[in-house]
Amino acid sequence: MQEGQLLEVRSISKAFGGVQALRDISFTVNRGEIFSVIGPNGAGKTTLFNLLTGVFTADTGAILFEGIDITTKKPFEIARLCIQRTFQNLQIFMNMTVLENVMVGCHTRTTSGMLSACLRLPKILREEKAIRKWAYEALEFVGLKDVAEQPANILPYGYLKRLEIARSLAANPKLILLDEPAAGLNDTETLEMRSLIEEISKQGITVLLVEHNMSLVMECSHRILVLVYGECLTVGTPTEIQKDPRVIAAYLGDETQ
Ligand SMILES: Nc1ncnc2c1ncn2[C@@H]1O[C@H](COP(=O)(O)OP(=O)(O)OP(=O)(O)O)[C@@H](O)[C@H]1O
Repeated sequence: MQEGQLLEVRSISKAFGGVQALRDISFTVNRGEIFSVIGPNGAGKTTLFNLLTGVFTADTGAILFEGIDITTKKPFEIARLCIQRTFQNLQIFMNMTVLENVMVGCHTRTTSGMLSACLRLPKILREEKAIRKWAYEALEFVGLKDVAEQPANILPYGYLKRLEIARSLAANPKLILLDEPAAGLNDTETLEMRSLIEEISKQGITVLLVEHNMSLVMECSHRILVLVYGECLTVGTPTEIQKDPRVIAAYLGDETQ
């Protein structure tokens, strides 16, 4: 991998039965970049996220993160390497508090096993204190510190989207994969989401973004990968993508009106 690159995807393909969800996809993501993946419904965006996080394994090709081959690694191994994700369908524990939801995300940063937890060894108590601190820091970062002790089920949808991001951030990621963070948000919330994504990037965390809101993508991305029917149409800056007649024909035509 070249210096400055965090992630390298080499010729990956994935099929589900007769459906070729991804075909021969290659790209690199630089450290600190906001790199977006766009494409019509069924283009393969979620499948790509699932390959990067170990939910599925690529049929062919390789995925390298900081030079480490993660192609066949399990989700928990990938999480420990500091890759975190959020989900299109939120994965919030509604019967827990906001803080507890975020604390769940910190387990990849701890080293104690079940035995020391049961025995309440001093190391566990220290780790619990640290987890609480990391969780509060993440909630403060996304603007939810004031509702930390509230049950998650009373939060409006826009807050829940930020809560899920806080949980990923509390795990101290180098790379965060955001799956449609603006879906279901109103205009004001979408603007706030854009600021949050930019703030995450300013912290030095690399962002991989899947998003249908084209304004958001065009305004905050450094580069964009366009997927169409599982194939890579092109990779470029927002300006290049918006001008590319193939992209306009294949995807952006209706969206940019
Ligand atoms: N687990 C699965 N089993 C079978 N087919 C799948 C599976 N996951 C995805 N697919 C198929 O792979 C293709 C790509 O789907 P994927 O969900 O990755 O697209 P997408 O770009 O994320 O779409 P959307 O924007 O609607 O979320 C689709 O044809 C889909 O039906």
